[in-house]
Amino acid sequence: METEARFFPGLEGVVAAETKISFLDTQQGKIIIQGYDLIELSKSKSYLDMIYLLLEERLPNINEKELVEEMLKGEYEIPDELLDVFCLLPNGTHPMDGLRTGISFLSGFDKRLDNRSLSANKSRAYKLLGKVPAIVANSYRLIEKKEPIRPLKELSYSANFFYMITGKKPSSLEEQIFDRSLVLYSEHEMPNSTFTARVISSTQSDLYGALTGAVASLKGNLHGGANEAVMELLLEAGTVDKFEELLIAKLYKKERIMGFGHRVYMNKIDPRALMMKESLKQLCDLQGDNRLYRMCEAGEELMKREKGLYPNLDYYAAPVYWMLGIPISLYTPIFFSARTVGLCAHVIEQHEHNRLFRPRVHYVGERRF
Ligand SMILES: CC(=O)SCCNC(=O)CCNC(=O)[C@H](O)C(C)(C)COP(=O)(O)OP(=O)(O)OC[C@H]1O[C@@H](n2cnc3c(N)ncnc32)[C@H](O)[C@@H]1OP(=O)(O)O
Ligand SMILES: O=C([O-])CC(=O)C(=O)O
Repeated sequence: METEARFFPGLEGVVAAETKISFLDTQQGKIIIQGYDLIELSKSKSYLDMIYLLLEERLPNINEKELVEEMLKGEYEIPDELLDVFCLLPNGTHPMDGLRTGISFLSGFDKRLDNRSLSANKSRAYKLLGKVPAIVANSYRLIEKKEPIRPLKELSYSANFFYMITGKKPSSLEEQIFDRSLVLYSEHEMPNSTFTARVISSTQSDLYGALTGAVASLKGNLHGGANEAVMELLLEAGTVDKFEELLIAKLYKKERIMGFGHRVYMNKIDPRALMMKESLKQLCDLQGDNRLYRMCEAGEELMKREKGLYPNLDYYAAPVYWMLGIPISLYTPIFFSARTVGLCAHVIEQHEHNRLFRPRVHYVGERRF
C-alpha cells in the first residue's frame, strides 16, 4: 500500500513557495517586503513607492516615481463596454463581485494574453493598477444605479482613488491615512488569496484569471471580508457597553469575532493593526468624537482577556474607513485594490519560476474493491 505524506489541515505551517517578495518573520515581529520592514515603509513611503518596490524590486527615485504615476494615470480610464456590463449587474450585487467581473472582463481587451514574459506581465500589472480604482468606484456606483464617475488626473493616485469612491477630494490628512492603509494592505506573504492566485497561474493561466480567483478568495469573511463585518458589528453595538455585551454573547455562542486572530500571528497583535489604530486615534481626535476608538479599544481588551486573541489589520482599518466616510461595502474592494500589486508580483514570480501546484490527499473514504 502507498504510504501517505502527513496531512496539515488548512496547510498550516506548510511552505508552499520560494519567494523574494515577502516574509512574515514572527520571531522578530517583522513583515519583510523586498528586504524592507513594512511598518517602517508605511511611516515614510507612499503606495506608489510600494507599487514600484513590488514590481521593480527596489524603491524608486523621485523621477521614477513620477514616471510610474504618469503611466498609471494614462491607464485610469476603463472601457465603455465594462460600464455597460456594470449596468447589467443586478441591484444588490456585492461590489467585490462587481470587481471580480470587471477584472475578468478586461482579459478580452488584452491582445497578448498568451504572452507570460516578464515584460508583458509587468505591463499588464501597471495597466490593472491604473484601472482598479475606476473598476471599484464604478461597479459600486452603477450597481447602485448612480452615474459613473471620471478620474481626476490632477490628484495623486491615492487621492484620486479616494475621490472616486467617496465623491469628495480628501484633505491632506485623509489622503495620508488612506494612502497608509493601501501601503499596509499591499502585500502579506502567502494568504489564501495569494495562494489562490499562484495556484491558478501555475497552470500557465493568465494574470486576469489569477486575480479574478484572488478576488473571490479575498471576499470571504475569514479573509478580506472581515473588515466589512467588523464595521457592521461596531455599528450594531453603538456603545462601549453594548459592544462588550455583544462580544461576550457571541463568544458564549462560540461564534468567531471578525477582526481578531490570524493564522500566522494568532497570539500577537498584527503590527499593521497598530498603525491603523494610531490613524483611528488621529481621525477621532480631529473630529472630536472618540466613541469608535473607545469601542475598539474595549473590544481589544476584552478579546485579549477572554480568548487571548489580538486584532488583525481589518479590525482597525474598518473604523478608519468609516471615519473617512467610505461606504462599508467598499472596504474589501479597497483591500483588494491595495493588494493588486502584491498579487501581480506573486503571479509574475510564479510564471518566472513555475512548477504546477498539484498536492495529494489524505483519503478517508472506503475501498470497495
Ligand atoms: C487581513 C486579514 O485577512 S486577517 C484575517 C481576517 N479574518 C478575520 O478576522 C476572521 C476572524 N478570525 C478567524 O476566523 C481566524 O482567526 C482566522 C481564520 C483568521 C485564522 O484561523 P485559523 O488559523 O484557521 O485558526 P482556527 O480557526 O483553527 O482557530 C483556533 C482557535 O481560535 C479560535 N478563534 C480564532 N479566531 C477567532 C475569532 N476571531 N473569534 C473567536 N475565536 C477565534 C477558534 O475558534 C479556535 O478555537 P478552538 O480551538 O476552541 O476551536
Ligand atoms: O496573511 C493572511 O493570512 C491574511 C492577511 O493578513 C492579509 O492577507 O493581509
